[in-house]
Amino acid sequence: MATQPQLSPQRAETLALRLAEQATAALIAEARLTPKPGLVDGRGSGAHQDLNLALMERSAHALQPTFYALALYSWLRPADVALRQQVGELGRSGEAQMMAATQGVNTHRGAIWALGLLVSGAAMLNGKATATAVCQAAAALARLPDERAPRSFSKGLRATQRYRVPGAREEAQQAFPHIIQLALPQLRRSRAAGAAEAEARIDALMAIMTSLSDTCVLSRAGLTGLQTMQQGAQQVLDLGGCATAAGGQALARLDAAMLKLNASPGGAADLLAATLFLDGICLPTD
Ligand SMILES: CC(C)(COP(=O)(O)OP(=O)(O)OC[C@H]1O[C@@H](n2cnc3c(N)ncnc32)[C@H](O)[C@@H]1O)[C@@H](O)C(=O)NCCC(=O)NCCS
Ligand SMILES: Nc1ncnc2c1ncn2[C@@H]1O[C@H](COP(=O)(O)OP(=O)(O)OP(=O)(O)O)[C@@H](O)[C@H]1O
Repeated sequence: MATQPQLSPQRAETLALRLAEQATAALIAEARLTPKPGLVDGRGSGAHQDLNLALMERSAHALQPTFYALALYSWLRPADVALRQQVGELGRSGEAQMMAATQGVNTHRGAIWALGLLVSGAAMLNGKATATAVCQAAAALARLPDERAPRSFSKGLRATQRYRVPGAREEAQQAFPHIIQLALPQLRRSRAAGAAEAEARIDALMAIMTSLSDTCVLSRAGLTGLQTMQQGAQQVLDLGGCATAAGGQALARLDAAMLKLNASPGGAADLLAATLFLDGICLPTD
């Protein structure tokens, strides 16, 4: 009798393990990438009082079982309300594991949301898809209602209402435009122009920062903070990216300006981690 190796449970476990390892690796690569304006990096805590690199790395490792479970449950499943609810439960349990690992500090809430949905999207497509297809599968899930989600207050929600801008939910529901239209193309352009890998990744972060309405920045530094972030990041790219002398100087100015405003682009950092994840796992045809 003919066997179907592609549909075996073993294939699901192997895929889930790979996706979970890559998601955790992407979080660690994002955290270590240096220098990032306002964010935790290899130099220190940026604009944060309660975060540091060791804590970010501990949190990333604590999330690997959550990513594994998300991939396993989502394998070859269609985007429907049942899967949405299961993914929501797993995401919330991941948040609880993060909080336990960090003694109550929010290291990765936004990252669990973005990467969790993308891990699910990749598993729904059996791990063989383009970045655009994975983002669309993730978006189909993010658009579905999760009736079991608690209606709780959050800083992100308050910022989206006060400033009438899209936040983390909308970015996912719109199939991650900042990754597909800005970060991945910039990563590839900077690599092709001869930038070192770390420089190309910083340029990809800049590309996200030119346009994201990052609710972390809005909550801490209002519209002034957001404008400083967007214009400063655009300047780095206009000067040829951080690999050029002038681009590197603009990056240092942006870092100083963000620290002065106590602003940290945590949402942009989440989307950079998600970009690195997709860059590592997806078929390279878009
Ligand atoms: C959607 C989430 C992120 C809550 O978002 P909300 O805007 O209400 O609040 P909160 O301030 O707690 O977190 C927002 C975080 O998103 C990131 N972020 C900020 N702005 C943006 C943006 N424009 N785009 C993307 N991410 C952003 C930042 O890291 C920020 O800290 C999430 O915590 C959630 O509701 N999870 C529910 C569990 C679930 O369904 N999970 C499924 C996938 S695992
Ligand atoms: N390298 C990084 N440095 C800082 N934040 C990051 C980094 N990478 C991702 N983030 C994201 O930034 C968010 C943390 O932001 P923030 O500290 O503003 O949250 P908060 O605890 O809700 O607010 P606050 O610290 O203002 O009380 C996390 O959800 C995380 O996903």
